Amino acid sequence: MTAPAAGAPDAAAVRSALARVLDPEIRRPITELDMIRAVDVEGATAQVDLRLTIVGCPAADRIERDVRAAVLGVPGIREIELSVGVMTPAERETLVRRLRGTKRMPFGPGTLTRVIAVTSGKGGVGKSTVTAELATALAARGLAVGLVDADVFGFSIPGILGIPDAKPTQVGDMILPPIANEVKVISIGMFVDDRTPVSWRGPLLHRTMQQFLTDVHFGDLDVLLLDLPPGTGDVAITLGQLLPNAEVIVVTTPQAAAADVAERSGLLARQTGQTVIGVVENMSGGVFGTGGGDEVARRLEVPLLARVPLTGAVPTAGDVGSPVVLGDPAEPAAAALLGLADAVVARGRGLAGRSLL
Ligand SMILES: Nc1ncnc2c1ncn2[C@@H]1O[C@H](COP(=O)(O)OP(=O)(O)OP(=O)(O)O)[C@@H](O)[C@H]1O
Repeated sequence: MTAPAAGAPDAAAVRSALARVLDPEIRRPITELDMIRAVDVEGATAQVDLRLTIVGCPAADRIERDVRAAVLGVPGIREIELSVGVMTPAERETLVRRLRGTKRMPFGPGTLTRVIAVTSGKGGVGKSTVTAELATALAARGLAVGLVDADVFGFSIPGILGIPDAKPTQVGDMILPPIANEVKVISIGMFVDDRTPVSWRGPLLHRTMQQFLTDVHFGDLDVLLLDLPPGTGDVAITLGQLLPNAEVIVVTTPQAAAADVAERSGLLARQTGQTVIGVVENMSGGVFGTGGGDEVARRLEVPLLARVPLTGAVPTAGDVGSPVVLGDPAEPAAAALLGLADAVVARGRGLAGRSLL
């Protein structure tokens, strides 16, 4: 390499431009991920040696494009010679170890992430919808949000968020969650073929949940939301054990019968040490009337956080994978769900300074 003339671009300038290119899945600068093996500058030409994490990396095109744009944006650089390779297994191993850190269970007691599990007494009350909408609304407020679809019997989250066919990228044994509306999402639905109903029993469910919470690389999150299966089954108990620090939101419909089973889900959460922070009455108004949410909130002695009306906008949004909270904020369900996000954020502020252990 020849010494650059005064004012001419050098490798350091190119590197600092590359430090602004993020890996779209890991969301960290590619320079930090050791994806840049070498940078050289000859006159107005930059030679960059890029190493992708895996062969057939789905984000390869985007990374390449971003690298080219960043390098050509350096004053004085007019050309880029980009060679693209793949990390060796040893390099990948080092990266995975570094990203993971030493923590085995990043979301257990002591975590700085707020963990919020959403539960319901029975299926079909709109729990997955409320969870996906809440995640999207919190991410839209600038929070780093992860969502674990733990509803093993009805994994509907990817569809509601518009990524029905997304698959996580695997780097070594680390799993990178797909991202929808700025929410990092992982679902059992992403690991089974042809959407066969999952009939796993306790131990396998326990291991799967543990793996979701440890092997999925969510990075630093402000909030991790969990969509639990309805009722008081194995997954709820497992997550109660793994995440006694979790806060819990109970979703119910306005009917009295739904209120009974919803209360039971809240009580189970409480038995495992989790904190029930409130109730959401969904599908409020219309044929169902109102009142179930107030009743559950009264029995659990927690606030009613939101009353989400029954509207056509919600199923339509779910079908096209575009949450209502990103549409017209005056639409009644959107307004209620945005209000729910506000209530959740406000409660978080109230917890500032609490002991995290
Ligand atoms: N507020 C609402 N107004 C109208 N339809 C709604 C509302 N909330 C949810 N729905 C619709 O109800 C159906 C069930 O919702 P969802 O899948 O979220 O329920 P769930 O409680 O998660 O069910 P399961 O636990 O069985 O997966 C969906 O078609 C959804 O679009």
